[in-house]
Amino acid sequence: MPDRPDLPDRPDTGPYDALLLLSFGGPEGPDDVVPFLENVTRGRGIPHERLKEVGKHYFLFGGVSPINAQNRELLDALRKEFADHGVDLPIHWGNRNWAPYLTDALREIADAGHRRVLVLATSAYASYSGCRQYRENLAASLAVLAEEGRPALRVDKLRHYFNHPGFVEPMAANTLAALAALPEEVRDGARLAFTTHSIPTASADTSGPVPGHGDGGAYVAQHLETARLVADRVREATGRDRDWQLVYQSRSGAPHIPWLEPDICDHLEQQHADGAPAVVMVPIGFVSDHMEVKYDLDTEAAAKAAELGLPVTRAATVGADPRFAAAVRDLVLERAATERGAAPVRCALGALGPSHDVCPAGCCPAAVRGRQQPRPAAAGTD
Ligand SMILES: CC1=C(CCC(=O)O)c2cc3nc(cc4[nH]c(cc5[nH]c(cc1n2)c(C)c5CCC(=O)O)c(CCC(=O)O)c4C)C(CCC(=O)O)=C3C
Ligand SMILES: [Fe+2]
Repeated sequence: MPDRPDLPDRPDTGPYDALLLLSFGGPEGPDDVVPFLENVTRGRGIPHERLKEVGKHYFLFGGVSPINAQNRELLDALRKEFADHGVDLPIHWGNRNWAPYLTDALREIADAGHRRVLVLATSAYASYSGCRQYRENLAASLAVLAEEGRPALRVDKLRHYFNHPGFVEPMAANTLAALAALPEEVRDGARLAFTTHSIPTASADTSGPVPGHGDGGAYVAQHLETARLVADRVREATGRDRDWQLVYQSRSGAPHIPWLEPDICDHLEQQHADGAPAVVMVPIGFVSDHMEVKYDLDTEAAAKAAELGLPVTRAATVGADPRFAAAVRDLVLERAATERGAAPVRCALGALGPSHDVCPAGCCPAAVRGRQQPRPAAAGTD
């Protein structure tokens, strides 16, 4: 993230009195795996076979997902970044699917006397899973607190940061490092495969604000933008124009439902057949090197590449990179200033511009599941 000399030291974070890191959560031991998967898939119609298969991925790593440790590192980096710049805002942490749970985090926040909370979700893009589902989780947890008679919290969510320089620049640096890790003779011709979580095409098409709904929706448009921004930086740094493509991973759900394609493994086969000397996998869809990265890319896709004899490396995600921590500080101060009625600088690279602060009505709807009523969502217009 570029220096922001315009950001004051000891800055005003009002009206907010807490930041909440909101994430997915993951198992921390073998006994956690099945209950974790039950939490993730409750009411989502994922085939039993797929669940057994995904359970195996976790057991291959001792039943431990790296995601919670990575979020603890991110918390440390954020607290250091805030302390170094006089940002006096406590940071709490809660997850959708595993301890520490979101409801407990919100209880902690309320009991500490905080009332206005800003939320950082560990997803940089618009989608039901990465945005509205977290807003639904917030609404459900706030309802529990209200039932318990706790004072009301007001919750806002930080805007999508896929095109923030503090997300793009470390991703580009990590891509250059992954290129450098390839054997020298294949480096110059290596292609870039930007990867993200596949989602049903019906969810992608309706992702983002309603007027932007279209083929692939905001989900695909935002990922293409991040991919292009990273590819531009890699071209500038290496002086070589190389082929790149956005591809998908971690598909679940029933086979007859269309999900975003191509899958990374099919893409590697295609690249090999096409004569690509090497491929760098760049997981722009994720904020840390959690299980979807460690298994789906480093284990499954890496095995496919080995079978093909195709050299591959994988770029690290932003994780707890200080540039990403600085981006969060920037986004927090920006939003606080906006809420106070100021017009702060809103950092964004590329052509899409800074994303909306408040999700408009109809943004990233849940897939229609029978006659089910839409679930209440917090931190947005509906
Ligand atoms: C867009 C998106 C992100 C990125 C944005 C964000 O980060 O939020 C993401 C992240 C993650 N997904 C994760 C794990 C899982 N996702 C599943 C299932 C699903 N993901 C979906 C989408 C996404 N998922 C969807 C549409 C489903 C189908 C069921 C449903 O509609 O909900 C399942 C069920 C089994 C299966 O894989 O089929 C698991 C275990 C973990 C934790 C990894 C760890 O433990 O380290 C993380 C960070
Ligand atoms: Fe997922």
